Formats: sequence, structure tokens, C-alpha cells
Amino acid sequence: MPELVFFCGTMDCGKSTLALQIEHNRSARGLQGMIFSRDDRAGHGKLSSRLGLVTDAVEVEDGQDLYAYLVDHLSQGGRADYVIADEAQFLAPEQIDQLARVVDDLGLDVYAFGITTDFRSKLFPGSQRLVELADRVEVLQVEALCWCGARATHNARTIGGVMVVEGAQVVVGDVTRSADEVGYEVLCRRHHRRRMTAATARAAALSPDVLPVTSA
Ligand SMILES: Nc1ncnc2c1ncn2[C@@H]1O[C@H](COP(=O)(O)OP(=O)(O)O)[C@@H](O)[C@H]1O
Ligand SMILES: Cc1cn([C@H]2C[C@H](O)[C@@H](COP(=O)(O)O)O2)c(=O)[nH]c1=O
Repeated sequence: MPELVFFCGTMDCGKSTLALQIEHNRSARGLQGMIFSRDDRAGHGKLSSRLGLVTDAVEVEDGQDLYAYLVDHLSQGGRADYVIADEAQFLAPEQIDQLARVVDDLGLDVYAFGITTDFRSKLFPGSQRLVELADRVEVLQVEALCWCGARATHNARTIGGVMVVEGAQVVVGDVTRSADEVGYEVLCRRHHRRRMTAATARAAALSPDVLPVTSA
């Protein structure tokens, strides 16, 4: 039975790498995928991983009907044996419904990849719809780690290393920190709640205001 599968996790946990591996293994067996992406850091019409691999993708636009796009493609003699949708958190809920229809009416497997929650730990609308509709939700097994060593479960947005909680839901960016730019950092829930990033934890540890704790 064809399936809609949602592979999810924090930023930087290997989702795009897995998407590229699924694509590679299927194309090595002569299958052809339809690859969708939206707002990938590598640019328009790309699906890229931090491991350096990148492939071309169809850039999903606002209001685009993904089911109709596939029907057009197939009826014009194009081929699609399965579908990959990366950065699926950026898709509109209606586009997720269209992907579910691709599974049910066109009989194609659809593999969607994305982060579930934003920097305020709220569900992205596209991810919410995926959780509602997917046949399977798979949490990636390669765990990203918080600076404290615990499993990272949340995405923080930072400016100059300091966590911010105001701003637009969508701001394309990366986990590599640079001085004043908007960046991201993955944290465990405890440190996300306390808004404690690697930089602020380091600053607190060095602060003369923080008295060393002596054990009894
Ligand atoms: N230099 C490296 N050597 C080995 N693995 C790396 C390296 N750089 C990144 N990675 C792996 O790539 C993962 C990020 O992959 P990526 O597919 O870009 O993540 P996502 O799409 O989930 O944001 C990291 O969690 C890490 O496991
Ligand atoms: C938390 C959060 C993230 N984003 C953006 C930042 C990146 O461009 C992507 C996630 O990509 P990745 O391959 O999973 O690292 O999402 C955002 O726009 N808003 C947020 O709250």
C-alpha cells in the first residue's frame, strides 16, 4: 500500500540527508522521484544536506496545487514513481492534503521531511497537517544534541547567540552561529524553557555574579 510518511525531528538531525538517501536508493533501481522543496538554504529549486549533497527540486510556490502538478506531469508523459517533499513544514495545510491525495488517488508513496515546531515550540501548520494525515510519523534516530549533552527536542532562534521569542514564524537560516545574524540552535526542552543557549550558558558560567556552588 502506498503511504504518506512524515520524517520529522529538530533542525540539523539529518532529514535532508535521509531524503537524498531515499532518492539515491530508488533512482539506483531505475525509479524516478518527483522532488519538491521550499526555501532550502542552498537556494531556489534545491534540496540540500549539510553533508554537502544537493539535488534539484521543484520549488513549491504559494497556492500551488501539488496534486494537479503531478497529474499534469504524468498526463504529459512525465514519470513519477514516488514523491519527496523536503522542508515540508513550509507547505500550506492544503498542500499536505494534496500530497495525501497523491498517495490515495495516484498510488504513489510520498515521503515528507520537516521540523515539527518553530522557535516558539508551536507546530508549523504544514507539520500539524502532516501529523494529522500521515500513515506513519517517523522521528529521526540520529539525535541532535543540546549543548548540555541531552537530546535536543526544540529549535531556538538566536541573535548573536541569544534566544529570541518574537518574530515571524518563517526565517530561513542555519544552526551555524555568526555574530549578529539570525541563527538557530537546537536545545533540550529544559534549556529551551529557560532560554539558555550555549552562548548564554557560557557567559553565565564566566560571570563573577555567579557564585561557585560548593557541595555539602
Ligand atoms: N562534517 C560532518 N561529518 C559528519 N556528519 C555531519 C557533518 N556535518 C553534518 N553532519 C551530519 O549531518 C546532519 C545534518 O544533516 P541535514 O540533512 O542537513 O539535517 P536536517 O535536514 O535535519 O536539518 C547532522 O546532524 C550530522 O549528523
Ligand atoms: C525553528 C525554525 C526554523 N525555520 C527555518 C530555518 C531553516 O531554514 C528551516 C529548517 O531547516 P533544516 O533543514 O531542518 O535545518 O526552517 C523557520 O523558518 N522558523 C523556525 O521557527
